[in-house]
Amino acid sequence: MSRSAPFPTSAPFPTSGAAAPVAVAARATELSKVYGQGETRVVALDAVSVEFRRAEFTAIMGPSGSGKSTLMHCMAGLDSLSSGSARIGDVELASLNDRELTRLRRGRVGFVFQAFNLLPTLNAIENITLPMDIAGRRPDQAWLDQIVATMGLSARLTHRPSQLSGGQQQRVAVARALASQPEIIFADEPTGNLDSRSGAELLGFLQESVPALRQTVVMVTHDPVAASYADRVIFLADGRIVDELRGPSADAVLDRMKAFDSKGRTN
Ligand SMILES: Nc1ncnc2c1ncn2[C@@H]1O[C@H](COP(=O)(O)OP(=O)(O)OP(=O)(O)O)[C@@H](O)[C@H]1O
Repeated sequence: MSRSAPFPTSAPFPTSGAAAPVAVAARATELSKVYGQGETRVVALDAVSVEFRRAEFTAIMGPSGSGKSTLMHCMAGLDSLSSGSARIGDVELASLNDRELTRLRRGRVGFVFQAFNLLPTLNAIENITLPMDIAGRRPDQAWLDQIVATMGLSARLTHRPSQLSGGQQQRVAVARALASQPEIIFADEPTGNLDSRSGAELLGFLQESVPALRQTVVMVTHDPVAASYADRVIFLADGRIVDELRGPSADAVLDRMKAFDSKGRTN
């Protein structure tokens, strides 16, 4: 499938650098998360260690209940850890108090959720710049213009969410995540509510942002086709990382998932 690049090819950073050191945008080390206790105790994450490299697009897959959302929430500072470590850049999340965590999330992390989480009373551009407004940061106008244009939202900026289609609303949500140029974007089933064409457009946009902007993207998905847009896929089962695939095709992802399913049935 050929997709046109939404970003200029003259990226502000080198798009590949054999000699460039590998920078890690986020890292989990022996991360465990336990919910409840006694009979209701659930080990959602069991000593997970994983790196998310800068300018890499990672998909997280695995059966329902395998810990995908928990991993993302712990990495994004939305949930506390039971043990181990989660870092964004060099910052150990457990060392931050609530205020510092909030500041880190606002300044350094972008989110795209399945529910678009747009404020109904704000129009599109107000929603896009809201996190920066809250953080007291002035948006880079040229950058904002570029995102808005490439997302095809120029004619929709004064529309409120209720006046936009689902695909348009999700593009506003992605524009909002990209606008502050966060170190890492966490996306939870970002195409879950979209038709396949809107979903493909959105994934193409996220994919292009990786080399063009050196954006780091981590996406939870159930969909092998969505996962195939990523540079690598990690597979979770029972709170552990059980496999990883680089340069995934949808078929390869599907085969891997089928293999887990059949193991699950025979074990
Ligand atoms: N707040 C919570 N309280 C108790 N248990 C929880 C909580 N959140 C998650 N869990 C449990 O932790 C485990 C992992 O859940 P998680 O939502 O991370 O899985 P998932 O892979 O994202 O699932 P799905 O694909 O269905 O969204 C599950 O057994 C779940 O029931």
